[in-house]
Amino acid sequence: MRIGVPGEIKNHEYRVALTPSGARELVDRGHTVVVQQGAGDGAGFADSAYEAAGASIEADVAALWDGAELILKVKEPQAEEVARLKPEHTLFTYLHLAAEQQLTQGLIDSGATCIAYETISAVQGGLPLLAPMSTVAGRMAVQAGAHSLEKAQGGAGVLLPGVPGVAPARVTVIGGGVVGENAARMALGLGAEVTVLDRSIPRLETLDDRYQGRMKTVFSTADAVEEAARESDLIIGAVLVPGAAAPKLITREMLSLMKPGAVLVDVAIDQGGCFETSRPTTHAEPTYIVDGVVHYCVANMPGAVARTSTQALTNATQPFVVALANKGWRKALQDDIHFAAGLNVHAGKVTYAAVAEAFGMDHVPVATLLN
Ligand SMILES: NC(=O)C1=CN([C@@H]2O[C@H](COP(=O)(O)OP(=O)(O)OC[C@H]3O[C@@H](n4cnc5c(N)ncnc54)[C@H](O)[C@@H]3O)[C@@H](O)[C@H]2O)C=CC1
Ligand SMILES: CC(=O)C(=O)O
Ligand SMILES: [Mg+2]
Repeated sequence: MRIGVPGEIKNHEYRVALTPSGARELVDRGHTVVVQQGAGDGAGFADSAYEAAGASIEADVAALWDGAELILKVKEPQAEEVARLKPEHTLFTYLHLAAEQQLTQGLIDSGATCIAYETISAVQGGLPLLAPMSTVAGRMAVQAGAHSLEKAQGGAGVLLPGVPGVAPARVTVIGGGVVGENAARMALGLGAEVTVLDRSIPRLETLDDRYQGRMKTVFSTADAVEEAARESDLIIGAVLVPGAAAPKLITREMLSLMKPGAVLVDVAIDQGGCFETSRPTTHAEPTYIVDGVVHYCVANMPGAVARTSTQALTNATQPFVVALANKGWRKALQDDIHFAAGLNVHAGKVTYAAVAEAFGMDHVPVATLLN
């Protein structure tokens, strides 16, 4: 199969969808891999490393897209990339469609087969292609929050661990999944007082057991969220209903309950955000202030630590990329129902229920396409 790897064009996105080692795995199986010139630079992978792995380098972006059957990316296609998609393409990348109707319509209109990393499931549960980036973003969320709490960033001027004689900051994490656990773990490590809210009791049990009571676990209700708003210095939004738009848990009104200079880090922003006042920001301008509360809502947090993130992401995507290349999308999805859960759009139809539901669109179940 002819596989194309374009350079990422989203603001400060330095990751790349394939490492030279990944390219070698594909080339060794008889596939053709074409990487855009300089695509790996931000993650520390030079063109020469891809060439040594048997890939070729293409400077002309249009030629790369036109010549490829399978396009591997990291972030959701930007408008100029959507315009390059054709019905013959299989696109494999993060999509987060429930947060973006225009993108969803663009993919429908393209006629392409679009498989999202973030909705692929696993036998043991969880989202194996979201998890590595959620681990990164969860760990980064505390760094971002700590920085945003500095006075010069508009924050309250609070140091997370406090100092002897001064109490540590209160950090609340809403959603105790992969992002949430990693954020809570980092905040604990820095000496903050940490509370995790989740509506899954088994999840709260796991966290309680794993951290032996060092973080508080609280069942997530409207009351619990309001109390968190009143008492926290830093709140990290980390909820997910797979494939669906994030529920708005902190309303604009609730900002008035918060301490002046408190910080909201909305990691769930790629699914639309879990705070009403969240809007996507970029690494170039990561924060803004509403009613005295600092908001950090970067939708591609892992892009800033591109070396670590690229390796972690491609470790997870590699078996799926090999299956797509070896078998083509239809057979690869027929052979693996968990992989089939990644199909979001095919030939002008939405194939993921939560995305169709978000926009009141018709939904064609994946199974009907695979028989
Ligand atoms: N901004 C960025 O750069 C990145 C964002 N993300 C996003 O972070 C979000 C979280 O991802 P994961 O941790 O991997 O998901 P996950 O599925 O591991 O965890 C989500 C948790 O939220 C809980 N939850 C759902 N509704 C809730 C509610 N109303 N109240 C409290 N808890 C609730 C679930 O029970 C679950 O434990 C996703 O939207 C993901 O796309 C992930 C990586 C990077
Ligand atoms: C998951 C995601 O959106 C990211 O890694 O950028
Ligand atoms: Mg997005």
